[in-house]
Amino acid sequence: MTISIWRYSHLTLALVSSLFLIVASVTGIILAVEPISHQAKGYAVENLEEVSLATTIDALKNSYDEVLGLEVESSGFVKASVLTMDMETLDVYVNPATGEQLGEVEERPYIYTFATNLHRSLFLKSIGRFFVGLISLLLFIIAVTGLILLAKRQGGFLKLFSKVKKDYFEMRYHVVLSKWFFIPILILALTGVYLSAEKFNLLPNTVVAQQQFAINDNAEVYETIGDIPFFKETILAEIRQVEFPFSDDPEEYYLIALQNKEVQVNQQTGEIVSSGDYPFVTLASRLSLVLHTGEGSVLWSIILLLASASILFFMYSGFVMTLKRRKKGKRIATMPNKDECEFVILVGSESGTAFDFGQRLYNGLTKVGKNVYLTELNTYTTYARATNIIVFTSTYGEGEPPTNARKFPAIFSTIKQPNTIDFSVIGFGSLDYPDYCKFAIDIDKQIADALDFNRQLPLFKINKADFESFELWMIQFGNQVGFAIPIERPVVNKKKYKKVDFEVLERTELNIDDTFLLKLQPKTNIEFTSGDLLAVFPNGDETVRQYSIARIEDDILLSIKKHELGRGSNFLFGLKVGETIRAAIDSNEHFHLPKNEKNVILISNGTGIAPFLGMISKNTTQNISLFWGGRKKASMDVYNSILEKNSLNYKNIKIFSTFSREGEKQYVQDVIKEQKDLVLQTINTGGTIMICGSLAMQHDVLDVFENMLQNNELITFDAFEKSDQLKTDCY
Ligand SMILES: Cc1cc2nc3c(=O)[nH]c(=O)nc-3n(C[C@H](O)[C@H](O)[C@H](O)COP(=O)(O)O)c2cc1C
Repeated sequence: MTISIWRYSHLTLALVSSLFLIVASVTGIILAVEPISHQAKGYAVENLEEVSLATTIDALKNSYDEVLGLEVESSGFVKASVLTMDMETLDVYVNPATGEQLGEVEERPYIYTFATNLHRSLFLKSIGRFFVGLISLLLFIIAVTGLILLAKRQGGFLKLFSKVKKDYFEMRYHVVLSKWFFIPILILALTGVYLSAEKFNLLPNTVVAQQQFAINDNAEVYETIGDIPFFKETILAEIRQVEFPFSDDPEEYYLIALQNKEVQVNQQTGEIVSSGDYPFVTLASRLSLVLHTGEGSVLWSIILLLASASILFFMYSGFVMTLKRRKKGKRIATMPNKDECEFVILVGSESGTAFDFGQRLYNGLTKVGKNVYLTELNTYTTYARATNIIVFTSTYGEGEPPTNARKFPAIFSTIKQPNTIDFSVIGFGSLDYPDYCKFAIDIDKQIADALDFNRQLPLFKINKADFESFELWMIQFGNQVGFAIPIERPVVNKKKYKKVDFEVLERTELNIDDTFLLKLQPKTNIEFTSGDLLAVFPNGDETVRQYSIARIEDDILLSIKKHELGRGSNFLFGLKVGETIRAAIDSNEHFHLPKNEKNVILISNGTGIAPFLGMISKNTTQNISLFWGGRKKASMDVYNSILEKNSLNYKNIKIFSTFSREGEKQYVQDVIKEQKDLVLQTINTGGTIMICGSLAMQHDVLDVFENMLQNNELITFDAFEKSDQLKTDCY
């Protein structure tokens, strides 16, 4: 079944039952506190296995005028109903070995009685009980559909407990908490249904059938209870309740409820007069009650408390997730006639990301006066005037299509377009999943194999909705169609930065590539390392530009390319030595030099070398090979003092530089190809590869790695790309 059927069932049931679930969860939290505070009184008897019933009866009879009954609670407390010298009945907790009173049984606090009534019946008697039972059943179904969604998200039931993919707070903790609390919630729901069914007499009869035994007239009569074998041999751990005989008359028996049966015992001979086993339903009811209330176990009560609280969080986070999904999936109100449009955008999107990107392309093309038709992949049909079809689709599960694309592969082969059409496919996915953009790959192949289609661009994959990658594709697409397409950037929530003062220590002149170095010294004691980012605010407002940091001793070195209209680069280039600026460190942990890795390869082009200048200046003993690509030899001059100092002084640091406009005219990926052995050895021994610079360079380098690893036995390219061995920070 498709993911959205599970999602809609999960969501609809949650919505229908939400009010009741809120009441049940809040009262559940309150009620879970009761067993915890009860246990905290500290009357629990540790050694119930070592105290015989005879000892307790004896001790109670010696301590009180009359004893009416005895109960061993699942909390381990022993409660006795006694008659005091003033002829008053009193319920007390006792030490079963000595009869000593530990405390009086107090009246149940009103808050718990109130919460119990609300929790069980919403103060609506039978109707309320019915609703509560129904809501428990819905909670059970919500938990099961949630589990199926969780399994789909994690890539199968076997991977339920594997690491949770990173996402926004509500989504991430909806998943994390559902992993932790799925079982307790399922138990709460099932026992809730069971207890309601019991109240409505929907379960089989639970009367204990007593079997009477023949009375042995010759049975030995004992003087004291302590001599009677039955009472000597029965330990308190086996007992639930004891009703004492009213008088010494041998016809009056002890009525004893054991864990699994009820017996009547002669008070003088200890003979069992009758016995009846509890039916299975009674035992199941008792277990349900204990599991549902947490009675007798502090640990289980805490788990139930957290599980009830987690239901409230699930409702909140589920609501936020739905809102986000809806917001992303807002449809375009008026769509032109499909047969009048030259551009057709086909979208396969489950949670709105691919749709959002498709809509941006739609808006951009419409803005430049093109007739554009946007629709779901499932509604694919003929388009009389179409010259371009662009497919935006995500992937789910194990390469499954999103719901609104699932019919496409079958429909596609049945439709013949009136004209030959250029096509491009963009896949939306996440590298956290094994089948990265699999559905887009399949569609791309299917369309490419069709006779009435011409490939316009190779399949383009976008990881985690990365907008910069999309912009890169837009440039290529603009080149193909021959005009620029304005694309609106999504609004991103602004981050709060902790700004501090930095003094300008040094600024070089521009080199032949308009690149310069800027050395800054923090005026306060702050933590930072190479690979972190410096957030600069060139307009004096919250508009931010970020630059990769090299930490050289205690200073920050930035390598910046000055763009003619670049606000950030012009602002920084305009700074004078001795001047102070306010900026902030933006920690970029995923791009720090790993401390314990023996072999590291650093790959960069242009100003992407910045963090690596700091990494090689750390006096590390790690084997570091730095690859750098620039335009000309002179491009490297600004970095030479740092590069030479380290490569000449330290044998463990090797530098490979390459120039695209001079000498052999090579790009950095060409030198990497030449150093295949070094690269393979580093990858195969678990070493780290870090890439910093342009995205285009990153793609070319990854293509080289993909080739190199084709027949590699130790690690495949796919596994390497997803592993922590590869760290990238490209733009
Ligand atoms: C349950 C679930 C399963 C996913 N499975 C895959 C997958 O197998 N391959 C993949 O590349 N991405 C997978 N993703 C990531 C989505 O494809 C990615 O987030 C995409 O941007 C969503 O686009 P949409 O909102 O348009 O559906 C999965 C995401 C979720 C929530």
